[in-house]
Amino acid sequence: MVSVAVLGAAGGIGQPLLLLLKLTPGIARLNLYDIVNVPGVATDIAHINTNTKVEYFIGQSQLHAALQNIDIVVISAGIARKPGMTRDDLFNINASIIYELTEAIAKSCPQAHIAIITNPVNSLVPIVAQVLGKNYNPQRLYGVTTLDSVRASRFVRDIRPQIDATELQVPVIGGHSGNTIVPLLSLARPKLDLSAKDIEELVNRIQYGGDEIVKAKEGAGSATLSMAYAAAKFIASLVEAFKGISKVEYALVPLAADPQGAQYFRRLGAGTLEFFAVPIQLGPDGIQRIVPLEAQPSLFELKAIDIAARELQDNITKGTTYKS
Ligand SMILES: NC(=O)C1=CN([C@@H]2O[C@H](COP(=O)(O)OP(=O)(O)OC[C@H]3O[C@@H](n4cnc5c(N)ncnc54)[C@H](O)[C@@H]3O)[C@@H](O)[C@H]2O)C=CC1
Ligand SMILES: O=C([O-])CC(=O)C(=O)O
Repeated sequence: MVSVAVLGAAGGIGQPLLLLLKLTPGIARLNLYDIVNVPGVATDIAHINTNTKVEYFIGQSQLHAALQNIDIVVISAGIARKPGMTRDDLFNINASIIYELTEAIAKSCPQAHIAIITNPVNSLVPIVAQVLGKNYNPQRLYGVTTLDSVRASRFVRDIRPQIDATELQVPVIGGHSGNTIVPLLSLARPKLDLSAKDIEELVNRIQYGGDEIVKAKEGAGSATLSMAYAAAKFIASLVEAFKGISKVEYALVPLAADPQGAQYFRRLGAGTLEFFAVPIQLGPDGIQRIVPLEAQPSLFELKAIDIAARELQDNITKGTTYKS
């Protein structure tokens, strides 16, 4: 049975994510950590009659206690976008939060799997890798990009209502912001029959799906419910993988997790990047394998990968050169 800590538990993502994790089989313990409001959220969630034990921890003085004997740490702590902001505009505040939380993880549960939801994911995952130092295990670090493929399959259904959105798999690689998000519609399964115009419009909508929500929420934040769904899906796969039921998910991961598997994506356009969103086969120890694509992407997609890689390099450098 698995123990999960959610840092940022009382937030817009934290709350619905906890609801879904409380319903996820295989999670024995949920530790909720935040700097505000967490007692109420925890007490509420704890009344749901599944067997998962819920405990809360509030404020920095309880952070180490929150991380004791934890297998998976999910981080959604930090600020969210308002209209007119890019994810990169969140960097200064969120980088310092992630830095501090990772220092605590390195001391209290250095072997834990770490899933980063907080934006900008492209820059914060590299910060976590740096701060972990000698405890860094590239097979156990994930930037959560699941929402991009969740959106991709739903947006396809918006223009092809005969397709079952829950069955459609669209690979999305690269990173998690604007141009760095590279949906590979040509490799969707089942296969799609889309015009060049459909593809261009869908790719743009997937790349800027986050902005659609930020705009609609008019200053009250960004994706929370769809994000909670996406993160719960990713964590459920990880929990299954711990039991030996191998799962493939997409995440922004250190390519060092599987240097051999990474070669395929380096040739495809990731070049010398240290982090890239790729399909990962999850196993009991985390990333077992970086899985090559089923076929060569289209020319349009290969160009998008090149554009993504350039922008991603800047985002990664911003993270690796960050000092708190
Ligand atoms: N990876 C992805 O696909 C997505 C990422 N996000 C990102 O997730 C993050 C969280 O979003 P929301 O939950 O909507 O924000 P929110 O503002 O509703 O919640 C954030 C929570 O973090 C807590 N917090 C702040 N500083 C903390 C600290 N030092 N330690 C512990 N907790 C702390 C706050 O008290 C708050 O409860 C944002 O950075 C957002 O951009 C949002 C949607 C999708
Ligand atoms: O757009 C945002 O700021 C939140 C996010 O990452 C997303 O919804 O994909």
